[in-house]
Amino acid sequence: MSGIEQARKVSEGLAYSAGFGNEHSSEAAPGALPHGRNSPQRAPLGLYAEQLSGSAFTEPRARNRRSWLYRIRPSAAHPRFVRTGNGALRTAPFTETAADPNRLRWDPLPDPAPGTDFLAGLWTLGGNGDATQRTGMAVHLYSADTSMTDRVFSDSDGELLIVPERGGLLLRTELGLLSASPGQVALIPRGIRFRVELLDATARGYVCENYGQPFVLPDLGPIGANGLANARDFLAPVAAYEDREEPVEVVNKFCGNLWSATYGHSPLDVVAWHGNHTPYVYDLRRFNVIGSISYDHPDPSIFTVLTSPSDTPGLAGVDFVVFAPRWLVGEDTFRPPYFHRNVMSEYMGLIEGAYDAKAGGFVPGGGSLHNMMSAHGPDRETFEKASAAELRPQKIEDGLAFMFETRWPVTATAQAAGAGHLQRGYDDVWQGLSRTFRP
Ligand SMILES: O=C(O)Cc1cc(O)ccc1O
Ligand SMILES: [Fe+2]
Repeated sequence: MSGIEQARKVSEGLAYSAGFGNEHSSEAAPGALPHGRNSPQRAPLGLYAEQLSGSAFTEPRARNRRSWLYRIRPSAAHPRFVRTGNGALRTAPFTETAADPNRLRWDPLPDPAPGTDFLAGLWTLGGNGDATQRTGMAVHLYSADTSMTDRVFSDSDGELLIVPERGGLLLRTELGLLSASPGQVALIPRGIRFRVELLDATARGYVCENYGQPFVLPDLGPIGANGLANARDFLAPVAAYEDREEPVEVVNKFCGNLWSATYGHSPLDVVAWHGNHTPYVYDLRRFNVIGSISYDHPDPSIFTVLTSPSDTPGLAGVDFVVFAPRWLVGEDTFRPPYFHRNVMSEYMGLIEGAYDAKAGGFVPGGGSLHNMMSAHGPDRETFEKASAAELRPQKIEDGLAFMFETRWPVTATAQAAGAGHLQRGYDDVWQGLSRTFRP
């Protein structure tokens, strides 16, 4: 069986534990999980007990995150980390270019060099904040054709929201296995080690690295107790461990640099765990899309899947927003996204199909950046069509787009600002919007 076939077989049989923010618990060997206490004098089955904190010990209960891991070896037993190349990964603060008020759009990343795995295939587009201050975010893309086999990755700088666009991924994490294919997203918390195996010959997608407060489900306010992304559709892994006594490279992203250490065993050796600092996979097709059933186009905050709050209520470090299939029924309404200038900065990507504000040029795997206050909205063709359209109920079916919307401008990396796949002439999509004023 090829590696891909093996990974697919594994991904088809996966079990999960449902519910965003739950206190999950699981054991891959009977009796491995202690009961009644977290840290018995001797943990069951000769395992080592270890706490992994995702929040300060003292944060309010509603925000407190930690998991207890019961593992073959304690994480502390590792050799020294040494600096290794950062490849095309960059980290906040982003200072390589001047933040750009222009509207920018990119085609997909070029194909990877043969032998590129997920980690080597990460390419940073830009971001904001400061990883050492735990504020802001980065937008990365990835393009890979090879599974990680004898190495694992962990990101001390932030959590990773992985948005596959092409090719499925099998994520082998310390807490167990998840599979994420296009249309699904995976969330890997800060500090959790994982390996990415490919379920298809190539893999491509987007990553939001969130340096700030961990993503949570948005409050629903008057929407009520249900709707948008429902908590029970977020799936955490169940414990699954590797008992591998062979060299495994652990690559740790720490304050912007990659550091490597070769362990004599796999650190994915957690036999049981419990807690709420856990990865999730979520199927965007489960999103309960809420919109106007009378008139006007609602602001896209109504499509928020996950939000990373800041200290100011309602002002997110980053929101993850999805434009999923939905009905448009607004009467006397310009139905596509309106022309606008937004104090927030918007990076958009496309998972499949088309996006209702753009007739062309915004393609799956590509992306656009509309920074703070930059004027954008429907391109000319979309505007003309939608202004003349007959307003019957209309289903937007063919497309899955998303947005990382952040309170701070996104500064591009030098590689993104100078990329061959940066579209020159993006401004032209708004040219020719003719004068129709008739006083
Ligand atoms: O710019 C975009 O396409 C994103 C967006 C969508 C929408 O429906 C309303 C506002 C907005 O910024
Ligand atoms: Fe916008």
